[in-house]
Amino acid sequence: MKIIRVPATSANLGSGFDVLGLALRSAPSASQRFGNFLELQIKDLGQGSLSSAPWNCEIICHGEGSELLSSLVHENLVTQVALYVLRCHGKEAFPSATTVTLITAIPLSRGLGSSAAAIVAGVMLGNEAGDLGLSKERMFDYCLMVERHPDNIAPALFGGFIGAFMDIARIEIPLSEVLPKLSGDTDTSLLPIHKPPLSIGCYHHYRLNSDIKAIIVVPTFHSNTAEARSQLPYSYTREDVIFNLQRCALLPVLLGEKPLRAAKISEAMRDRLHQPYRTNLVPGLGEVLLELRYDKYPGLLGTCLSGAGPSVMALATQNFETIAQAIIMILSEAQDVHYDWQVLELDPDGATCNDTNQDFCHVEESESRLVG
Ligand SMILES: Nc1ncnc2c1ncn2[C@@H]1O[C@H](COP(=O)(O)OP(=O)(O)O)[C@@H](O)[C@H]1O
Ligand SMILES: N[C@@H](CCOP(=O)(O)O)C(=O)O
Repeated sequence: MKIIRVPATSANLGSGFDVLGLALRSAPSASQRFGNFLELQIKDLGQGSLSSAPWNCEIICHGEGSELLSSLVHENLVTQVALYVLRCHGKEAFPSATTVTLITAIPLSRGLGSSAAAIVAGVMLGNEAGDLGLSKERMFDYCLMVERHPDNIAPALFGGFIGAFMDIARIEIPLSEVLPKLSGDTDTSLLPIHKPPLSIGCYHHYRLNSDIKAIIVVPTFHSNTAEARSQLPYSYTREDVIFNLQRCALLPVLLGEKPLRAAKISEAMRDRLHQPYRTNLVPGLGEVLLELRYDKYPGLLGTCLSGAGPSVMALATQNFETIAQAIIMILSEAQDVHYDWQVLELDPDGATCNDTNQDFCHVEESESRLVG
């Protein structure tokens, strides 16, 4: 059996809209209230008997929000992406009798990169199923053909604190052509295939001061990234663009310094390109950004929306519980829903794929491992 694991991510960090992202994992000894990685357990790649399942693959979904995910191979994002990768290599199906157990532990549609994790996992699954031997660099190209946000994809795949951009190759090819809508009996061999050009993405790992932890506050409600992007204007004033560029250029350097300069970091995380337009989707966000000031909370470096929201992230070096509770208090006053929080740290490894001799983890065991 093989196990693919992909971490949660938090994109943007305020001013780094569509550029910066962190891969996240549980901090030791921090209590775990929600999961922070996606796991695929893959059985019988090519060793099973002939399968009657469409594309030779069965998918079983478990974990938080799994009832929202399709168990049909041609509809589930992970297997759709894997099929895309296989088709790019002349293979129209999985090896016979492949079973994929998918454990979603990253809260869905909360700004923690669940879709990026699904895409990265799908590319790795295609790589394993087709025995393709793709490097992570090449997998990055495949991921970017499906997802236009390198700020989530790059940290999910490579781990760490990353800045990334992509060229326009993917943007010119609509997603509907990369991942065409399939039905159970579509003859995929008749469909066009858009293999990614080489090196369509570029990324850089920054150093993150190891004292920095991410406090993530997650509300119960969902916010779809596409909808959160539709709130954004098509054009911006020169002042607003300059405001973000200046801060985004310095933020990665400031976050790697020792000692950390909280005043500068908190200023460098300020944003005018996306957060102001998303406050209506996250009641209380505006107040959090104004009131959670580094000079009121020792250890606090800055606050921002995590990805497209609705989760909120604070970067801090101490006082995690106080800071989390202060954020929750403000958000709850604006909207009376439940908020979970936890302290995460940088995941340096990103996506991994390992062989294991163990048979399937029992899902209950696995889930309790994930959600604590
Ligand atoms: N493990 C998964 N398997 C299949 N699809 C997934 C998985 N995780 C996320 N997705 C897809 O991604 C969508 C959420 O993506 P999005 O709105 O971008 O939110 P997020 O901020 O969590 O990435 C889900 O509704 C689902 O369609
Ligand atoms: N830069 C993107 C990031 C979306 O992240 P997600 O985790 O919410 O999918 C954006 O801000 O739209």
